[in-house]
Amino acid sequence: MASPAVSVVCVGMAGSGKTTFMQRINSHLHSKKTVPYVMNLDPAVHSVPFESNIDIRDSINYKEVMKQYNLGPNGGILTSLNLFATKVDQIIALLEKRTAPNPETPSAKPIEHILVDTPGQIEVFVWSASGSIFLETLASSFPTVIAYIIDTPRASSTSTFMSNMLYACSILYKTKLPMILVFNKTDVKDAEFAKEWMTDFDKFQAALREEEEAGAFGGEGGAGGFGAGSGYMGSLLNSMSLMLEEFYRHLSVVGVSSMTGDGIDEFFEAVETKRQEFERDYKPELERKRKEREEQKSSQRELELGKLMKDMSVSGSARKDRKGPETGPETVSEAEDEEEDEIIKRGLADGEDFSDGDYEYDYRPSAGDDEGLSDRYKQALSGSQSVPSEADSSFASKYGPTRKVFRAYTYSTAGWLSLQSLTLIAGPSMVVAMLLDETRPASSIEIYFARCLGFSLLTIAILTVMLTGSIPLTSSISEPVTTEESDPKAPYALPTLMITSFFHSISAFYAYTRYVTTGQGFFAVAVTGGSVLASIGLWCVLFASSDGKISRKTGTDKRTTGFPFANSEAAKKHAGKKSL
Ligand SMILES: Nc1nc2c(ncn2[C@@H]2O[C@H](COP(=O)(O)OP(=O)(O)OP(=O)(O)O)[C@@H](O)[C@H]2O)c(=O)[nH]1
Repeated sequence: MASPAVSVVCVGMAGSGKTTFMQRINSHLHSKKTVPYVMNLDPAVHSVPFESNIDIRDSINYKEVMKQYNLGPNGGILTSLNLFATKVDQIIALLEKRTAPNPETPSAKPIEHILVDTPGQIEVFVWSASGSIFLETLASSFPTVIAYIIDTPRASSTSTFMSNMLYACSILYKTKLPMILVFNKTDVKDAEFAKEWMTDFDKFQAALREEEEAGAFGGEGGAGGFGAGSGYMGSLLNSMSLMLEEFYRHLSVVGVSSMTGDGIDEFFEAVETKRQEFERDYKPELERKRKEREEQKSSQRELELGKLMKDMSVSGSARKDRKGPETGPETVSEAEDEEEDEIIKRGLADGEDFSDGDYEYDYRPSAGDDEGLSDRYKQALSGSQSVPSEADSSFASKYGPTRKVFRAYTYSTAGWLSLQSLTLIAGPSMVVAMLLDETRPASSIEIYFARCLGFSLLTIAILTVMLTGSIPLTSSISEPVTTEESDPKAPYALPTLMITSFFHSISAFYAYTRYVTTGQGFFAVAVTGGSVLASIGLWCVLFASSDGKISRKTGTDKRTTGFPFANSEAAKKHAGKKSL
C-alpha cells in the first residue's frame, strides 16, 4: 500500500507569512505534479491566494457567529472553529477517501500532501479545544507535521528570537507532533543567524552580550524599557537558551522565502524527515488512537463535546446581557442551509478584516452555559457519526428561499403550461381558426388534436409539480423536498428542472423568432414568459441543485474552491482523476 499522505499544518504568528508560505508550497507541489489537498481553517481571512479544497468560510460564517453570539473577533474565530470541529469526523473521512489510491484509475498519482492553513491568531487554534480535536484526529489518520512559520526579520534580536522559540516549544508541547521551524522572509533577513543560535550556544551568548552592551535590555547604561536597570532580561535569556537546547534537538530548521521560493526544497526534505519520524515514533500512538477512536466513538464525542463546552464557557458566548442565540446556521450543515437562505452575509465581504491580529484576545468569563450554542454543538456532534453521504454534501438547501424559488418555478411552469392547455381544451375551434390561413370551421380531427395537445400540456404540468415533489406523492412526507438527486422524496426533481428549463429556453427562442418575423404582440408575451421561467430554472440548476457549481455567497466556482463535503469536482481537478 502506498504510504499515506502527509499533512502539513502551518501555524505562526499573525503576519509571519503563513498564507504566502502556503501559496508557495502549494504552487511548488503543483509544479512537481504532486497536487496537494488544501484546507483553509481561517474563518476570518478575507481572501486566500490559493485554491482550497476545503474552506471553513464555505461552511461557517464567522461574522454572523460574532453577531449572533455577541462575540469579539477572536471569540468569533474560536466559536467558528469549534463549530467546524464538530464535523471533523466527516472531514477526515473525506480526506481518507481523497488520499486513497483510486482503484478505477490506478495509474493516477494519489494525493501525497494535505496542506492546512490556520488562523492568524495562533492561540485560537493551538490552545483551543477545536484545534486539539482537529490535530489529534488528523494525526490519528495521517502523518502530521507542524510547520511553525517565523517572521525572520522580526526574530533577529535575541529577545524576539527567544519569544518565538518559547512559543514554538509550547506548541510542540501542546500538540506533541513533529515540528519544522520555518524561518520565513529570508529575502529580507537571512536565517543563518537563527540556525547558529540554535546549534552554537556560544554564538547566542555572544549576540546576547552584544545586545546587553548596547543596552537593549535596559541594564547598566541601558536605555530603559522592559526589565530596565536590573539586567534581569539578559540573564533570563541566557538560562532559557540553555534550557531550550534539548528542544532544539528535536526540530528541523529551514530558512525559506515565500516570496522568491528559496529554501522550499529543503522544507520538503524536512517534511520527509519528519514524516519518517512520525511513522517511527508516533505510529504506535497513532494506531492506538485510531483503534480508540473506532471503539469509543460515542464516548469520545461526549468528551469532545465537553471540551467544546468548556471552551465555549470561556469564549464569552454566554453573556447575560446579550440577546439569546437566534436560531442560525453555525454548524457545517446548517451553514449550508444558511448560505442558501442568504440571511448571513459573509462578514468580511464588506472589507473588514480582523485577521491582522491587532485585536485583544476576546475571551470573557462566562456567566453560564449557553443552551442554544450548546445544543448546536450537541446536535452537530451527534450528526457527525457517519461518513458524509452525497446527500449530506449537497449544496442544495432544504429550507429557505432557494426551496421557495424552486417551488415558485415549478408552480409557474405548471401554471404557464396549464394556461396554454386550458385554451386548447376549452377553445380548440378558436385556436385552430387562429392557426388557419383560410376562414372555415375547424374539422373534428383538428379539434381532436388541439384538445389532445391541451391534455398533454396539462399532463406535463401535473407531472412537473409531482416529479419535483412540489406536491408530495404521499402524505407521510413532512420534510421539504430538495433538488438533490439522492433525495428519496423527489429523485427526478433535478432532471425535471433541467428538462423544463430547456423547454422554456427553446420556447422563448422560438417565440422570439416568430415575434421578429411577424411582429405580433402575443409572441412578445410568450418570449417574456418563457425567458423568465428559463432564467429561474437556470438559476435553480446553477445555485440550488446538488450539481450547482457556483457559490451564491462567494460567487466562486465551487469546482475550484470547494465545500468540505461536496467538492468532488475540486478533488477531481486537483487529483487529475476522473473520479475520486
Ligand atoms: N519579503 C517577504 N515578505 C513576505 C514573505 N512572506 C510573506 N511576506 C509578507 O508578509 C505579510 C504577511 O503575509 P501573510 O501571508 O498574509 O501572513 P499570515 O501569517 O498569513 O497573516 P495572517 O493570516 O494575518 O496571520 C505580507 O505582506 C506578505 O507579502 C517573504 O518570504 N518575504
